[in-house]
Amino acid sequence: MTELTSFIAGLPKAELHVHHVGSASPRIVAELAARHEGASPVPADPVALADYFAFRDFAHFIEVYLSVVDLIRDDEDVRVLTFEVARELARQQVRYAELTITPYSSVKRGIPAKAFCEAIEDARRGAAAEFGVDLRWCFDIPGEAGLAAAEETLRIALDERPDGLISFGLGGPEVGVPRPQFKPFFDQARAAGLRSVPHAGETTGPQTVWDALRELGAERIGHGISAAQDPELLAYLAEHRIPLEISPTSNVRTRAVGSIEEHPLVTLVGAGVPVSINSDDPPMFGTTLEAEYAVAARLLDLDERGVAELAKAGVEQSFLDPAGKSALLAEIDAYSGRSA
Ligand SMILES: O=c1[nH]cnc2c1ncn2[C@@H]1O[C@H](CO)[C@@H](O)[C@H]1O
Repeated sequence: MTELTSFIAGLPKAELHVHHVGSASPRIVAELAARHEGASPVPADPVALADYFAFRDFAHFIEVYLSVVDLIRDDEDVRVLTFEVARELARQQVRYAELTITPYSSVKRGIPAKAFCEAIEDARRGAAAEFGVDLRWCFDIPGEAGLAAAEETLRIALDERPDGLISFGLGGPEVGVPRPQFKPFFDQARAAGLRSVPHAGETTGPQTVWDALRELGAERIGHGISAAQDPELLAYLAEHRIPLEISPTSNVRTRAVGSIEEHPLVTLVGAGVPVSINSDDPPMFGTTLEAEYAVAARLLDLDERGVAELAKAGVEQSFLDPAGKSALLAEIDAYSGRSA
């Protein structure tokens, strides 16, 4: 381990963009597969699983993602998955995480919404007590499932309203899934006090990011990397302080970006756009949050101080309450002061 990687490992962090099912480690995938009978294309063996997680393109990634979603059959699976994801976050010194959860996919597969929400809330309480990690939920619409999914996701969010729910999102493919059609659902979610955090500009151009801002009232953008192609958009994001949730390895693994060297992070930061560093679907992309910080440090040529600033930016851009933010920012300062 280099000095910087060990600094990153100990650094208290916030994680703002990480998907629930996409965080299932090989051990959890094997455990889920073993819990139920039935054929699944998802291999339980870690080496075969790594091969299974080699994606030809974004559409293939979504197909594989949904095959892992299929492994989650009942509320106990949801409880185990969520609690184990929290364990891994805590191991990486994540103190606060906004986990993107897709209740629609599980409800459609037969888990009642109420039982689903109780399971994630049980895990949230357990994770706080056992690991000291504070979890919040972003309920996202799986874009490929269209307006029916939007309606159902909104209904679950508003009817169940689990304590940890803070935001409303939109994931999945962007090609053929225009953002503006989801405006009425985001309007209602925002009117009910949920924050707006759609994915946009991951696999399509800057117009999708404009749509997310103008039509969906986006307060942060998932990925948003194609903003780098539009100077006017970069200026807008910088001026209005709209952060982008960046996950460099994800973008390479889904082939949204050709290589890490071609990742637009440097352009985005150079334009003054606020960014946070996140892991997205870490085991599927063969990464961790720590590894993403190391990649960002390399791309942006950061030292310990710069990495600590990046961690603080994540906290500031989060939807944590002011007291929680101050405490976590102070913890980062204390850590980086000690390590300097
Ligand atoms: O990087 C990503 N971009 C978009 N959606 C993603 C990503 N990672 C996981 N999902 C998930 O894909 C599912 C199907 O729409 C959703 O559950 C979404 O949360």
